[in-house]
Amino acid sequence: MASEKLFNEVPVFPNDVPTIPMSTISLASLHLGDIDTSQRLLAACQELGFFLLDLREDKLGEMLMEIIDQLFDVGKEVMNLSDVIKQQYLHDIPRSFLGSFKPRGQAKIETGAPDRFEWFNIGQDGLMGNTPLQPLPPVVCSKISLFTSFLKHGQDIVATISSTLASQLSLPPDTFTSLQPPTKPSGTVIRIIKAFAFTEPADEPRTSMIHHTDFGTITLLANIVGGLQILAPGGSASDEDLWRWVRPQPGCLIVNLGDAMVQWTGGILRSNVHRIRYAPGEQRYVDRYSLALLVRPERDASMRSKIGDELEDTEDNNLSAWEWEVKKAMSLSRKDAVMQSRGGEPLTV
Ligand SMILES: O=C(O)CCC(=O)C(=O)O
Ligand SMILES: [Fe+2]
Repeated sequence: MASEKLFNEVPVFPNDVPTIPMSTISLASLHLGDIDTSQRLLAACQELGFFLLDLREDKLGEMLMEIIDQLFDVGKEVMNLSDVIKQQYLHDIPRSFLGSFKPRGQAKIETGAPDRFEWFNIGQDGLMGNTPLQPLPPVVCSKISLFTSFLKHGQDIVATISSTLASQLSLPPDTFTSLQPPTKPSGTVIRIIKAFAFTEPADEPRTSMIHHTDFGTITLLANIVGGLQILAPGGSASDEDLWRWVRPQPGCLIVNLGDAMVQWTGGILRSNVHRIRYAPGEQRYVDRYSLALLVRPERDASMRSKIGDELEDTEDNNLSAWEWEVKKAMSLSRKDAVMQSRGGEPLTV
């Protein structure tokens, strides 16, 4: 996450809203192979599917924090480009995943009202040279090495988390890392999100990005302004009393697991439902920027579970990551999939 400096530039996160308690995992301790930290990591990934990763006092972590601070500045510039420029780089799903911008209001929130955010996605494949670089606005081209550094450092951290989890689950340490190498084509993206400040008196505090689980393996998220909410495990998304705020912490990334980790672990690891709400308290009056690395399996990775039902011939067990993602996206667009948290089943191996 961003350093303390960027937190001092925005209104403080209020103390009178219900927040979710989250484990803080030290990256330095993970790098040292500390047993207690590794066990706490597994517990957090089973129980909530979210944790804070403390980057401080770790060489890689400190470098990443520096890059994130710089990317927040670039991110503001990118998200405040004129609509005329953004129109030239619109994402064009399903015809192509190569575009960059999603305009405000294109998706809906739970009430059917338009969303309140824009995003900009830049694919790992172009940055790593797996495919040609997607068309990008000049301000992004001039900072391409910063995006690539964020990607590479972020992927190193994802590899550390993945191998620690595999070892804790008594699997070979490379079980998950071998299925998501950055050098192979995948849907992995860096994402900048702008959720708009509350401006119109007629507007009401509401959802900016609808509740969802992430498709992929692991998401690294840098937040400064609040607004991210997590559904209490086991709860129903329509029960407003069960939503808890995440309090962003200087020096810490918010990390969450996606559905692919649930599938590979036969439901032991958890991917939890989350959403972006208006930022709480005085924070609602500022535009909220966030930065994420959303890691997906390589396109051809097998989605066969590594634990439990690996021998079963279930449909998902026989799919490649690409086929599995298309199936999920189609079921979401048909609205026959209920958006719910997955995983968190007891470990019996
Ligand atoms: O910006 C955030 O805090 C969350 C974004 C998110 O959940 C996503 O892009 O999947
Ligand atoms: Fe998400």
